[in-house]
Amino acid sequence: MSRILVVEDEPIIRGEIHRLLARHGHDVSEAGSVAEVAREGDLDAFDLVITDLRLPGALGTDLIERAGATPVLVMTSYATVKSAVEAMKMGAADYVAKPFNHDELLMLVDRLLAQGRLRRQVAALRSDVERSFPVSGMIGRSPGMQDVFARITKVAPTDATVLIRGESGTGKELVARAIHECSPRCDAPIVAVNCAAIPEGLIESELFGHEKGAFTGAAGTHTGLVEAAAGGTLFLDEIGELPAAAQARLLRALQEGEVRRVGATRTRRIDVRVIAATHRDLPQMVQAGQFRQDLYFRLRVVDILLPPLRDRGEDIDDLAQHLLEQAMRRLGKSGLSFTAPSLTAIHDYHWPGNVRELDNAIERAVILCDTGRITPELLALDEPGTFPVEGTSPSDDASREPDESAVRPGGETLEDYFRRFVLEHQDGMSETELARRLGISRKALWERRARLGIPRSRPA
Ligand SMILES: Nc1ncnc2c1ncn2[C@@H]1O[C@H](COP(=O)(O)OP(=O)(O)OP(=O)(O)O)[C@@H](O)[C@H]1O
Repeated sequence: MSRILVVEDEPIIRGEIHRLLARHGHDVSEAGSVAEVAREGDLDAFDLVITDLRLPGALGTDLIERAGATPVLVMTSYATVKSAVEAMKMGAADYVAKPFNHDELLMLVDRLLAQGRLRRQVAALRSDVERSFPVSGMIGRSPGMQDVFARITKVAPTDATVLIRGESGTGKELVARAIHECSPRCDAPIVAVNCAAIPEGLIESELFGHEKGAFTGAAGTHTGLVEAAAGGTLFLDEIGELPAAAQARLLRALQEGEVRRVGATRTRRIDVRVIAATHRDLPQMVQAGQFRQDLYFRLRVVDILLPPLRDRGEDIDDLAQHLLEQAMRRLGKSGLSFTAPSLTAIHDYHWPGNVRELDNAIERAVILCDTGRITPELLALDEPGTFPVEGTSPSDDASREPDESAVRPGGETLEDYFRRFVLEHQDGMSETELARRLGISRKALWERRARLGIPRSRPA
């Protein structure tokens, strides 16, 4: 049922319209003038306002602004059709000339109500998208992801070089594409290069191109990927794997804005924005002499750090639902949902492979599911501790998701190890880091603390 306000000073006409609309299932209110409308309160509460143009006191068009998003249909006599057109210019949704027949009015009302519903749906969708990010399918309400989105928004319109860091599968490529899509370069290509996938001997010529005869096998000239991205964005994934010679060439290209093909004598100007990503600890690689410090500084003009999935709190529910819907669409299925135990399993698992692992687990479950209910068995999450969490030393790996009964080398049970680790490190680490180092979720850390009676240290 739609709520409609009829503003008309002629009681007979007003009553007739009221009865007509009420017969068609609408909830109708009446007013005889603009002044009387004030009694009806907020016009947002109505789905449609139908008003006569000429009213005692003020014109019906005075209601247009007050109605805000609610459409206003203006009624006018033949003699004033010109002023009805004026009303349209002022923002009226439509007008109807008096005398009108019932069908004509009903058709108009139905159309305006349908348009209003559509507008509300679009507004709801837009706010949904804004809640995540205005780039297709990027989910994240957690503070860490909101920070990432804020950075994308700030950096996208500029030409600044961006370094995206984060564990495998945290969405680094998605962020790079989001920056490109929101940048003035969005109509030009984004060229994505996985530096780890190109054999070391070929990487320079792949990136920068080569001249005929530059090396054995260089039968013709070859345009490099940097040049192929001209006008657009070059996304260098796994930048930590770039060999030293290519690092030097890339640094020159970034500093000078020019590239020199392998075997060429002259340089070419390039207009490319560079975004790089890595799951490696680049500062540590710089210290170990494996990555050029000057290139590192040149790349990280803006730094974006993607939090691991296990640190994104409730985002995991939104993501699981989003990825389930995507997988159903891809695989032509519908109506599948998670059981409560599978949602708990998703929450408790530590997701070493992050969003990609979640996506794969859900896809597998959707393929295998015959009952409409996604159970933990269908998700088939790896035994906790099978894979180490990135950024921890191999000796830490044994501590992932402790099986309390297991005895570690040296006779210490995992329970003892857990207690000792927490007590030793809790003053110097946040709960998030503590949980991450132990390879468990923050919720699991909290539960295990409670079970083992380990107090949290008081803040100083
Ligand atoms: N915030 C997110 N919302 C929705 N989907 C996401 C999000 N983050 C990642 N994904 C999805 O997870 C998968 C992995 O993302 P992506 O390839 O961007 O990760 P990555 O960090 O670049 O991985 P790698 O380090 O292995 O290259 C993709 O399918 C991507 O669409």
